[in-house]
Amino acid sequence: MSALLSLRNLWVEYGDKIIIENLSLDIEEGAFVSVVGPSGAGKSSFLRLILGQEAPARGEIRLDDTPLVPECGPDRGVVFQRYSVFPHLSALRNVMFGAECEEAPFSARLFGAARRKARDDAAEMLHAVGLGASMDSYPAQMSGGMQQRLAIAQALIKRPRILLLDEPFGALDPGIRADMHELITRLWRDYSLTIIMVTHDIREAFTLGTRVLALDKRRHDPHAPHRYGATVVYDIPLDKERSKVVYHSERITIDEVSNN
Ligand SMILES: Nc1ncnc2c1ncn2[C@@H]1O[C@H](COP(=O)(O)OP(=O)(O)OP(=O)(O)O)[C@@H](O)[C@H]1O
Repeated sequence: MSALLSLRNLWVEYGDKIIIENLSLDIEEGAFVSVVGPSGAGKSSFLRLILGQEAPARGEIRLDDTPLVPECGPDRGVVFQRYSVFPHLSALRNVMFGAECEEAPFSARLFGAARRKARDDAAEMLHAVGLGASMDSYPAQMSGGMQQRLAIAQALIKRPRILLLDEPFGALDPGIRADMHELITRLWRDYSLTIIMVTHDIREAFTLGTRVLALDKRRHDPHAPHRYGATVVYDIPLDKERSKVVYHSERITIDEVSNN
């Protein structure tokens, strides 16, 4: 069986800066892939490639064995660290907006049965992310965690198969993060998602993921920092034992885990 996503010999370059260099990997359907790496390694660029927001300078991405066109499609949803919700719309309207744009691209307004269906679907999704009691609230009336739940509902309403998360919980307090971890694990299972999540938190990477990818440069030129790009330096399949070691460690590095 071929992989859901297949990345072959990818290069990302901005002008004369090489950001990602010769990256190849396959991602199976249903995986929860955590992506870690130093700041500036190209983790967000990597997500933008899969989202279709950017085309690689060289190389190929295949989705279901078909070349990925460089444009965002309904099969891929994304949630960023900072809230991407519309401040002037209620929670319900924020989630309905996706369906309205898709079905009525010029007016973004639906009527009659189509509107009722969009409203019911949005309400169901808000319940699924724990915002059933806040459908009429506006983002300014919601906590950071609630706004991230709303952003997740907005992404999931289009029923993507792949959910891309760019440090989704990075701005949240630890207690709220734990709740969000539970939520995302549940949604991953309930909606049979494939998740690719960038995080700076190694513990989060290992406790949520079924696989951890570390992006970094293999070679450095001290006189020309962008001469070489990052690639996958570690690709660690996770089992419960490995995740437990990381969960119970005060401080741990990716080198220590991969040697474990
Ligand atoms: N559109 C762009 N034009 C030029 N350079 C860019 C562009 N987008 C990103 N870069 C550069 O590419 C490099 C990688 O950026 P990217 O945001 O992908 O890294 P990152 O690993 O996600 O970083 P962080 O962990 O700090 O968020 C950085 O040096 C950044 O300045």
